[in-house]
Amino acid sequence: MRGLRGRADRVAAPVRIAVAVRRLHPDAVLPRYSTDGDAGADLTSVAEVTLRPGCRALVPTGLALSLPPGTVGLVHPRSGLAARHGVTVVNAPGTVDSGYRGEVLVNLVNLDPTDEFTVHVGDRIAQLVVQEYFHADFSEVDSLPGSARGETGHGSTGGFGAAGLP
Ligand SMILES: O=c1ccn([C@H]2C[C@H](O)[C@@H](COP(=O)(O)OP(=O)(O)OP(=O)(O)O)O2)c(=O)[nH]1
Repeated sequence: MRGLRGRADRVAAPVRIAVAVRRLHPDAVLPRYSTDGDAGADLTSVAEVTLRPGCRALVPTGLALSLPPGTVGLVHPRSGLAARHGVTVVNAPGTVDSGYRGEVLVNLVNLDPTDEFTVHVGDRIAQLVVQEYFHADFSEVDSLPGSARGETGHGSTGGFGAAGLP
């Protein structure tokens, strides 16, 4: 808990951490925050890829990273691409493990029902959010502590039809 309180103390500015980046392709662009307040650093394509409606592709960034132990890179969609073209990340958010040394790939899908979409070299296709994470020590128990929510979920607080759900 001490660590969590420490984080609350430093909300005014993001913590800066060094991340080594290897360029695997001459057109690769290092991840970049567009403005100071951005959580995600833009990831850029090194390939031209055309996505037909409903199709997906692993789009290369030409970059390999060494994220510090205890951190993870999460590959999030760009809202502009999603809103304007229906193009998003299939496995959002993609997980780039700190131990991963391969090329960061973005699994883009074109959800537009009619229009194809072409990614060009240098296009910003996704954003990488670097976060800390915990490792849980999972231990089996016979019963769990009580909570306000209990076992309810899947729309139990209302707002959507619950037909067919427990
Ligand atoms: O959007 C993504 C998601 C993952 N990766 C890379 C980094 C990550 O560390 C590795 C494995 O990802 P993940 O653990 O999600 O894949 P998996 O399907 O569980 O494969 P594995 O069995 O290799 O863990 O693939 C990417 O380049 N982009």
